[in-house]
Amino acid sequence: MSAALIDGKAVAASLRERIADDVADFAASAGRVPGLAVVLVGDDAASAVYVRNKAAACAAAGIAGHEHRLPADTSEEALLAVVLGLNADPSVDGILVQLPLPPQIDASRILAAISADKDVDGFHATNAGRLATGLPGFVPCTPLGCLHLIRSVGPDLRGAEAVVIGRSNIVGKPMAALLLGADCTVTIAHSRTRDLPEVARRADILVAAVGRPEMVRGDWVKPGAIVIDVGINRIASTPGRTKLVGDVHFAEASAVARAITPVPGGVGPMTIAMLLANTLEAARRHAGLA
Ligand SMILES: Nc1nc(=O)c2c([nH]1)NC[C@@H]1CN(c3ccc(C(=O)N[C@@H](CCC(=O)O)C(=O)O)cc3)C=[N+]21
Ligand SMILES: [Mg+2]
Repeated sequence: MSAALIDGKAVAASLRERIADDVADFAASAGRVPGLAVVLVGDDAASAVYVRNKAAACAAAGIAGHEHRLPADTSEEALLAVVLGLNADPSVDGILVQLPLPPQIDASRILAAISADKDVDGFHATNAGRLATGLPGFVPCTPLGCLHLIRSVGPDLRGAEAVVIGRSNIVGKPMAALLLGADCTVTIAHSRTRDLPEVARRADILVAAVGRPEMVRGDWVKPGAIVIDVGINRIASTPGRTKLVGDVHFAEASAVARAITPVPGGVGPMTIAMLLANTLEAARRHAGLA
């Protein structure tokens, strides 16, 4: 391996310490702590783990976590009522409705109902539009965390060739908008892109967010590139066991790249750190301290 390891866990830990300090300063000025409501519908095991991690991270940062667990058969109207209640609750600065939602619920209707000024996930169309047009708003946590990691190894992004593989509203599109905002030349590639390896090989900064285990091979990576792996795929390893791998074939890519994020310990911990940062920012705005 020749690439430097981008230690997302360590970067996230130091960010979280700074956020905890800033939360304490906020509480001293505002006379209250920031509040984050996390809504989980159903009992998907992986979602339950993320929600627990978010609750622990809030507690460590001094943010009040309000957890709402609803049964898997919750109706869209009932979930909507919960969201509207949180919109109206002044102790709640940020609202996160854990995705995916069960099939009887139209996720886009729920996301549209979250007050844009409490949308710390940055999934509301108003915040997506603000990001697309360069206005201040909430930026989705995963791409925001990726940008931090990229800047930690390559602070000057002007004119760099960036290729984002994946076009989701949650990662690919906002990631491209952030890189464009940093003056990169940005390509969004996806499952219909012709000759994906060739396109990927152009990248000085390669972000993989497709959800396909180890799809990006070593010969897709330009020598010296920065590689950011957003994928979190649980695959079978030795009989009866599973392991987490990214969307990048780590062993191959790390022989070619200049710097690369691991899975786990790369982008995932940054997502949670950015959620705390967005929640603090929401609280500052609500308190008139932004
Ligand atoms: N409304 C909403 N907002 C989200 O931000 C959201 C969501 N729904 N649904 C699910 C995905 C997934 N997600 C992760 C957050 C942290 C890790 C994380 O910390 N991962 C660790 C550990 C992974 C593990 O051990 O399972 C790591 O990569 O090192 C992973 C995944 C947030 N999501
Ligand atoms: Mg201080």
